[in-house]
Amino acid sequence: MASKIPTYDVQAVSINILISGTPGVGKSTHAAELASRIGLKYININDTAKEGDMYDGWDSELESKILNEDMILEEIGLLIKKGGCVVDYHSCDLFPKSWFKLVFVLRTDNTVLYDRLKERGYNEVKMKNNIECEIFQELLEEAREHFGIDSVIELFSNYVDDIEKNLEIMIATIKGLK
Ligand SMILES: Nc1ncnc2c1ncn2[C@@H]1O[C@H](COP(=O)(O)OP(=O)(O)O)[C@@H](O)[C@H]1O
Repeated sequence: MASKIPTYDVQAVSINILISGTPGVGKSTHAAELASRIGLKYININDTAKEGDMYDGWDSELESKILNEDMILEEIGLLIKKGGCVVDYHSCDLFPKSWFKLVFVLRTDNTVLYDRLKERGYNEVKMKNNIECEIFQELLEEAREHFGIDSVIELFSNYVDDIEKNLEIMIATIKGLK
């Protein structure tokens, strides 16, 4: 059966796109699929850090490694210069403003997010911090402040059906910007 998924001229997407949002909202799910559908290079910052051991220490409260941001920026800077990247990271103000013309911030209702993070085995502190981050829409505000309100699009990622709808909006927006 022929695929219903539209294909696009992959050469044409030269801008870089950031997908941000609290851990668990669906950044990786959306970013990987977006990249494969329109031929973007998918860059997951946490994976990049892991592969290159780009850390500055250990946060014992959050039970997570602290990223060496300079190393990360140097590592992906060349790819960003070439264009056509979709970057997946929860925060955004470490990136130079000029890198991204378009930022999607995914949002998830607290109860749904709670279940997703619990399934990941997050400890109580990490859980509380992330749920509060989502309640106070900290990452949406950070993105709007850093990149400007016109560059930031908020999308909801609660249900499986949202993924397809969001991807359609993302692709239409990218095509509109080219
Ligand atoms: N819109 C959605 N509806 C249902 N489940 C989702 C949705 N988005 C993500 N998920 C699921 O939630 C979990 C976290 O998604 P993930 O993409 O890893 O989030 P993030 O990259 O933001 O941490 C995964 O198990 C994923 O399958």
